[in-house]
Amino acid sequence: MQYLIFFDDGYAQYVTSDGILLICDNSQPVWNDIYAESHDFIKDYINKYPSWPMVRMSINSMVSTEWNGRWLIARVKEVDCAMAKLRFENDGREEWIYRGSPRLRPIYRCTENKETNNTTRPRHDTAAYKNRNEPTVEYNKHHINTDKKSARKSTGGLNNRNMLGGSSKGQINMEDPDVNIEYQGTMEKIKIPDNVPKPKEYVPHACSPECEIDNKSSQDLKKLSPLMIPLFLGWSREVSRSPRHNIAYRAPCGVSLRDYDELNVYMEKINSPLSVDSFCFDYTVDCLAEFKPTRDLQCIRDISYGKEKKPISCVNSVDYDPLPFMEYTPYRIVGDGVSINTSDDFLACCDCTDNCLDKTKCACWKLTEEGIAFDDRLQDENGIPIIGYQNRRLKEHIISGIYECNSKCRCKSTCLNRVVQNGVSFPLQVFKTSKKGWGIRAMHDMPDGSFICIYSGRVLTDHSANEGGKEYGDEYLAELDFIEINEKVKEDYESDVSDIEANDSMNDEERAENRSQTNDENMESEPEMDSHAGDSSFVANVKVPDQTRSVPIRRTNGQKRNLEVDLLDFHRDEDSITARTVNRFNPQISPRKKKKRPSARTFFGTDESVYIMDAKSTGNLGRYLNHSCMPNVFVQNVFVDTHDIRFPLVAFFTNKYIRAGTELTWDYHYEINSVSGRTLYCFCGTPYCRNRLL
Ligand SMILES: C[S@@+](CC[C@H](N)C(=O)[O-])C[C@H]1O[C@@H](n2cnc3c(N)ncnc32)[C@H](O)[C@@H]1O
Repeated sequence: MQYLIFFDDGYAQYVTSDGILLICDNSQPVWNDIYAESHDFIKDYINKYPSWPMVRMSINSMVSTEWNGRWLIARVKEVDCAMAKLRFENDGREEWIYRGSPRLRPIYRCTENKETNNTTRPRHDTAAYKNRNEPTVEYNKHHINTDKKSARKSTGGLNNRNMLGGSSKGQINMEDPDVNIEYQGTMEKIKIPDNVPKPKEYVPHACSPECEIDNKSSQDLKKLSPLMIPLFLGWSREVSRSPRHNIAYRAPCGVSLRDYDELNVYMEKINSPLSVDSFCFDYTVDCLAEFKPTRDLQCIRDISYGKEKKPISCVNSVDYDPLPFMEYTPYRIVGDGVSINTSDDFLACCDCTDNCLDKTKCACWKLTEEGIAFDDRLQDENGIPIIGYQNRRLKEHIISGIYECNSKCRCKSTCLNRVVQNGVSFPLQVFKTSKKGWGIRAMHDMPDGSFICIYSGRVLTDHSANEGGKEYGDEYLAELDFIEINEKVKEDYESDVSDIEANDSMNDEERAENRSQTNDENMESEPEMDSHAGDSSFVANVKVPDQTRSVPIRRTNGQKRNLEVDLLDFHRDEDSITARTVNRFNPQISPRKKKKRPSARTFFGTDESVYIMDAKSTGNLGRYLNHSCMPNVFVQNVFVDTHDIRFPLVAFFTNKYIRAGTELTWDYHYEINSVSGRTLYCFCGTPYCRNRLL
């Protein structure tokens, strides 16, 4: 029972119905009644109502907010529906602000993007960059009811109670009959065959290649999860009885290995063909679990027909629709007008003989390390920088890309810096969902940081992708925007640093002067009082900074004066006070003068543009990964067969431990409103759903 009111002088506030008065008429258009400082915001807001984005905020999170023409860091103190109370870190000033105000940088960026983006397809961002600590922006879905076309499309979509997908809390109970049928199933335990020998009783010995036993052909292991393979080869995985549930592996020769370091040394000694990613020391991961869907109305054993190392099965538990045809390719295909040089001669390489265990000596690890100079997050819990894979798993997204060892390197196939090039290692399943088309799920438990697959298809030029997209649809297009994303990261890094430096370098006196200057500026720029602004009978109970500050106020006779007032008590003061400092919804930011650096793309030719991966008619399982606002998969650019920065492989990794049966989803990072006339609602069903994909 409260209304969100935008006041004509740049403030927003909730007001209950007894504070609302009907008016006879308003100016046409109504934004003509608004002070110039907020005119554009109100106009834009009304034109787009109710589809206006808001910043999702949680207490104590930080948001870059405009104040006096500069972006400053503010901390969220309180959130009240669409309003948030922010505290500016530089001077402690507090302000209630509308969460959709363009003075919040994430909203400002949406507006910026809208102006600069002229693509005709959704940006399916394969380098997946998000500014550090940047809060997310959400859209509301309510206008489905007001938009006839959308209402028809989405009537069933709003009831998404059971669609938990891959959210972290969304480890759904697959046996719950209330869960949508496509997610229902049982968890079975794979049995280790009786003929697999148990590890020997340990007797002291020097481990050597003799310690490895070979009792199975590789064919028998093909359908298994990599975590099952050692258990089928005479290893055992033991849980300690201590409350910490430590995991240790016992090798066939009886040696017990308690962590990855011990394991890596042992594998080198026995020259094992097994790689370290067949092992997992995380107690929560059940290496023998397998998901079985409750119902399969349609079933394919392997949609890759042997082209992947592991079978990619397909089931439809929802209806009898078959999987639409697509030519399966585990590799990228070079389209017309595109040339990728994959000759060895253009690859840097290493000469390691220790499986690239020592990262400081490996030339390929160093290539990865060179790129992370702009990424100060990448440290482990001991403050040691993370450089790419850790035991063949990836725990952090590396924006500047990963350079794997390649065909020219001296290291073996079990090297710790070879992951994506080994192909799919976990058996996965394509399955029909009720609201998102086909999706992918894990059939077995997958540890945090596991490689899933790449996004392969036909590499097209920007021009042919646009032409094809218009004709055949654009939902399987992905931009190879590694160059653009990295250049943006560097630019943002520099601008973030300069904001903070500008802030920090001001001393108290300068800050005070800055504040008083602002007040003077406000006075000078304050427009003449409109007749309605002089109505002394209405003084709003505005949530404003609870500090005593010097503000220019206006008296009914129209004279400007500077008075010390407690703004919280503002509405209780004498009748004569009728107006407050004019605030603004639109930020005062003058467009940043960007340092003009030529894009690396221009070095490849004058009409070079971003290349596109199109998985519409030719592709792999990567095309079935649906979007989620709370994804359990992230995308990583990886260089294997070429170091040409225009053509990274687009690889997917899990960002958490994934239980068998869970849908795998990534965040498409589409830009909402980037394609005019297209709205796509999101049915990821997670608690942090932004409601829209496009
Ligand atoms: C790359 S495809 C994903 C595979 C697709 N579901 C299929 O059946 O082939 C992207 C399309 O899937 C659908 N989709 C993916 N995630 C979705 C979500 N969270 N909500 C609604 N639709 C989604 C949308 O139609 C989108 O254009």
